[in-house]
Amino acid sequence: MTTQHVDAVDHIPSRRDPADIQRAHDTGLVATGLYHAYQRLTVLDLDSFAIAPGDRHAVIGPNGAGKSTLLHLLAGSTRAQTGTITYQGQTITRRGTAWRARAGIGRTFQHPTVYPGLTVLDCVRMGGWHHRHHPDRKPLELLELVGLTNRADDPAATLPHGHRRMLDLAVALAGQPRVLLLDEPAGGLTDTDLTRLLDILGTLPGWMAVILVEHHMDVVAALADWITVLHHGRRYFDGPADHVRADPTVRALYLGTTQAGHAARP
Ligand SMILES: Nc1ncnc2c1ncn2[C@@H]1O[C@H](COP(=O)(O)OP(=O)(O)OP(=O)(O)O)[C@@H](O)[C@H]1O
Repeated sequence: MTTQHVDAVDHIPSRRDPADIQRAHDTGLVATGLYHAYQRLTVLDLDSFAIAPGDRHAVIGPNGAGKSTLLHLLAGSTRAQTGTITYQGQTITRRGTAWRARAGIGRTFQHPTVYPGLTVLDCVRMGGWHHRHHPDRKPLELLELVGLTNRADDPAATLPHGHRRMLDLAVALAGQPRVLLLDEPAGGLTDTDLTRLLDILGTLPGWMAVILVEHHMDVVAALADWITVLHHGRRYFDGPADHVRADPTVRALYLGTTQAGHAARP
C-alpha cells in the first residue's frame, strides 16, 4: 500500500457534533490530547475522543494503528504519557484500572486471560465483586447469556479460545459497566459464538456506551452508529457508521489496497 498520502494526513478533527461532545463531557468518557509512544514509536496521537451514554462507537484501522492502545489508555491499564481523560466530568487520568472498573468503565481483552485456578462461574463472580450486594444479573444468568452454562464448574483455564472470549464478555458485564470497551470480541469465534455475540450486543442496555475495536466488519455494521478510523495512531477519518463504511478511501485504507494512496479524502 502506498501510505504517503495517508502519512501526510495529520490530526483530522473529529466531526462529532459539539452538543454530543458536551454530553460526553458531562456524562460520558472523554480523552483530550492523548499521546502514547513506545520508545520512539508514536502509537497514538489523538486530539480528542468522546463517548456519551448510549453511543455505539467503533474504532477501526489496520494492524498496529493504535486501537488497542486507545482502549488501554481509557481503561487505565496503560498510563497516558500526555493528555487528559475525564469520566462523568471528573478527571481520571491518573486513576488505575480497579478504580475505573468500579466507576463503571469495563472492558474485554484482545487476548483474554482467565484467573488461574478459578472455575468459569467464579470468574464471573469475580467480575462483579464490587456489585456483589446489588447484582443486576446473577452470574449464572450471565453464563447462560454467553452460552457457557454447561461449563460453569469447569476450571476456566480449560476453556478453548472462543469460549474464553465469551467468558471475558460475561466477566465484563458482571461489572455492570456504563462504558464498555470491547477489544476484538469477534476474534476467533465460531459461527455459533459469533451469532451469539451479535445477539448479545443487540441486547445491551440503551444507556450503556460501547467502544468497539474490531476487524470483523459485520460486527461493526451491526453495532456501530459512529466510526473512528485510526491510522498510525492518528484519526484518519470519523463519521456516522454508514458514511464511513461506504467511503472508498476508508475501505481502501482499511483493506490495505493500493487505492488508498490515490483516492481523495472526502
Ligand atoms: N508493549 C509494547 N511495546 C512496544 N510496542 C508496542 C507495545 N504494545 C503495542 N506496541 C506497538 O504499538 C503499535 C500499536 O499497537 P496496538 O496494539 O495499539 O495496535 P492495534 O491497532 O490494536 O493493532 P491490531 O489490530 O493488530 O491489534 C504497534 O506497532 C505495536 O507493535
